[in-house]
Amino acid sequence: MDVLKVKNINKSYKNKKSVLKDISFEIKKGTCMGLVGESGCGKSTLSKCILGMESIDSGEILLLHQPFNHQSDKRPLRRHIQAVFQNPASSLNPKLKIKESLIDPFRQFESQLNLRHLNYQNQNQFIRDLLELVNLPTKTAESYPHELSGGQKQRVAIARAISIEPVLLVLDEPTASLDVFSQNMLLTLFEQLRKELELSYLFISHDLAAVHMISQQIMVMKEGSIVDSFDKEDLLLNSRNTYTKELISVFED
Ligand SMILES: Nc1ncnc2c1ncn2[C@@H]1O[C@H](COP(=O)(O)OP(=O)(O)OP(=O)(O)O)[C@@H](O)[C@H]1O
Repeated sequence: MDVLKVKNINKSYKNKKSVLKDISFEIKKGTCMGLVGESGCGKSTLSKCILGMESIDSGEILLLHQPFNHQSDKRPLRRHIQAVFQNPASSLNPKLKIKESLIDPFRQFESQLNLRHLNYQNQNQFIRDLLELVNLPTKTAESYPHELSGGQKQRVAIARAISIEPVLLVLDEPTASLDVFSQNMLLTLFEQLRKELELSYLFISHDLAAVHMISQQIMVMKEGSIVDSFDKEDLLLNSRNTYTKELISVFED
């Protein structure tokens, strides 16, 4: 079953040339779709359109087979799509303890939730379970964001995003601000959570190696167009687009 279907979308910003050009793809339940491309090619614009944060000029975005875009009423579907961005500090309120940030999405969507993997009995236990899922110690609950490292903050942001069991997580350069060691730990965590919670991801990065590590399918974007898309196993086939081959040569260096 596809959780997200993007059909022929186009987008331009005011007074600008086309930023997204006839983009189409699907993401199947429980899989990771990687999107790779150089800076400025339109990756973040695409993620914002999918999250309903930016309008599209034409085309269609379907989340769980229902229209989901800037103009549609997003409330009934909002809990099914969550995001983790590059800068974890921006998604955590500096004045709130981690436990308060963690429980916030659950409280917001409580009446619509029918959790299948997580189990809510009481707030303290729920927070402990979430922290354990992202491999953080229980005592993290009492900390403030400034007391945590970048990698720890990103784990909290991930715990927040998965706390309401969305079907799709948009991961927009989630490891870009971290050192290589923390990056690898997070990629492993994403892989583990995808399997445990049957999550689907759109994983956006300029780093082909990271995309290749956790994606089942990969799309390559250049100047607003998807120029290549393939199964992970087919990355090194000779039939790859010339631009993909250029990215691979950087990846192999
Ligand atoms: N709010 C905006 N208004 C006008 N132009 C924008 C806006 N946001 C992005 N752009 C332009 O759209 C193009 C695509 O930008 P976008 O941020 O989507 O690329 P990206 O691939 O995510 O880049 P990066 O990897 O550097 O984040 C760029 O030319 C950028 O200058």
